Amino acid sequence: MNTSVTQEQPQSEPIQAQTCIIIHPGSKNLRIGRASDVNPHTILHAIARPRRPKGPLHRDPVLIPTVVLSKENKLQVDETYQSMRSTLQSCLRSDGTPRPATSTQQVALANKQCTPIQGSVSKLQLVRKSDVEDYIIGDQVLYAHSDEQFNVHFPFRHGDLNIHPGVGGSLSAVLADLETIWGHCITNLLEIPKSELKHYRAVLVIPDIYNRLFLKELVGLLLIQLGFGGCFLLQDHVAATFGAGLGAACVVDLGDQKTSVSCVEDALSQRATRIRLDYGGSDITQSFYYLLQRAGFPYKECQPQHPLDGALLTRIKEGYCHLNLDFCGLRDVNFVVERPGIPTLRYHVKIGDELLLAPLGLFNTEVFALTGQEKRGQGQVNAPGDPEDPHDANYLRETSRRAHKEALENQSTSAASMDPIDNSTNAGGQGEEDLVVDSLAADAAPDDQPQQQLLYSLDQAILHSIERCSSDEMKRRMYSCILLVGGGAKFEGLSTWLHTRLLLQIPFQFRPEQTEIIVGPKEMDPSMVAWKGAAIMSCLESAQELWIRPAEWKKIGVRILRERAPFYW
Ligand SMILES: Nc1ncnc2c1ncn2[C@@H]1O[C@H](COP(=O)(O)OP(=O)(O)OP(=O)(O)O)[C@@H](O)[C@H]1O
Repeated sequence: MNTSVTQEQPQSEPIQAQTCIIIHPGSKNLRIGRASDVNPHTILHAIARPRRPKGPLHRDPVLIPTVVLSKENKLQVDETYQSMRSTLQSCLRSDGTPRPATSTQQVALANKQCTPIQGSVSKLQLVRKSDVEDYIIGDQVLYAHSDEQFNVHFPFRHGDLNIHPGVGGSLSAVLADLETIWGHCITNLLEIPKSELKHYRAVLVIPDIYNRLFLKELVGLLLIQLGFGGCFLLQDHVAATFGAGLGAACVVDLGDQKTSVSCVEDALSQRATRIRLDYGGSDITQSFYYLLQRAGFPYKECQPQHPLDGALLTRIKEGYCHLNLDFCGLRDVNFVVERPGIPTLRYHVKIGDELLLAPLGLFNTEVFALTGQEKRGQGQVNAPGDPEDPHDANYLRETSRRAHKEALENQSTSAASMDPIDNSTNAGGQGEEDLVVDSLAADAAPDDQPQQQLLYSLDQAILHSIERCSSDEMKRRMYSCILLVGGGAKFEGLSTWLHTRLLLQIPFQFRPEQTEIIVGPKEMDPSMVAWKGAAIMSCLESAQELWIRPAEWKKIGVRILRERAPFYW
């Protein structure tokens, strides 16, 4: 490789936290700020663009939409909730006394007389097409007039780029949305003019399970389109261990639309242990609404597909749902329905075990059929080849297989010993991590196919992930330290519930002296841990060799990621 560019611009110059921007994009939220900031700005990661007259319409919903269930599937969901309710009936409180459960009928009866209290006329205003020049960004998107005036795009869905066949769903359109949203935040929230970005660097927090093609495009976006003077990519789970100050942990990220698990040690996410599941906080909100409807929810006009109602249900869930068996009986829940130009409506309702049953979906994933029956888990895929990066892992795998096969043929070895798993595990020049995933892929799917997996519950996903660690010692270490991050980790009582479930299932030989489940380390908001970790890492002396400069990117292209990426490219 030609290193002349690197010599022109030494990598070792000290990095200042004020000139380093950390970007953590999510399916619902974007977190962005200077590495020196205490907290990042968090905004709705969405953009609304005025729709062309008679042009195609596309509105990504705030909440993952529900689907129409067949009779049998609906019955299955209801039976699952019924059996969860019976389990709750036999649960004890932490002081050992029986926990009184509530029934749907009890809640319906308590809310029968509930009528909302009318307040003054709301001063909220919907944003109209005539108010907007180019676009609306962030939380304002909730107020984009719903009368088909805007197209609404969330550039990330289910934890990855939101590529779809509709308008604005091509890779280039999604990248253009990201450029607009991130550029807008940098100029308006961080108050850095675009022309100054060459003096700044960016760290992009990427999903633990990533698509290499997307990463390549994202680096181009940072260095060429946005014009940063340098950047590097960091996997969210690795960033989370930095944020929590842990050398090794099984990281569980509960986001809005995905839950991901992997085992991280010494800043490396073990590839074979990565699992991403197609459910998150948004599915819990929809399940919560389903349960509320069954229990005579008095706000009958609620439409979860409407952005303002979607946001309202999300707020109620965040404020009241829990996994704490000590909270029992009917609880008072207050909320205000506010729509522009009409009087506000204040509701005082009673809700019972629905508050607990909704997040319990994390342990009974059958109920998430409500938001789609196609949900699956996914492992790290073997990426398709890239003509700009000919000596990639596929090349190494193929050439080493061929070489190995030839060697075997020369030795007239029996054909039986040439099964793909053996070949891959003998391949020279490959990282150890890749070998593990190869043998897993050989079990599950041919190379280059997404590794589809079952839709594990949260505890199962953790057990499966840790079981894929390469040594018994590592399994023991992972069972001893589980780090919960992401907004969905904020349900009160989640760590205790998970702890109880896991203790029953950890294989005897790997049982550590203590299993610690960490949520919000050092009083940190769990949804900020990865962002903070990336901020810490960006200033470390050891991270200075990771920066990629625009000149290098232009000259060497994607191949530089093999050399610099802090993960196995
Ligand atoms: N106090 C709370 N209790 C329960 N859930 C909460 C709480 N606060 C936020 N959440 C949920 O966390 C989710 C958002 O988490 P986060 O910001 O980590 O997701 P994201 O990064 O945007 O999405 P993803 O990780 O799926 O790409 C939302 O579903 C939100 O309702």
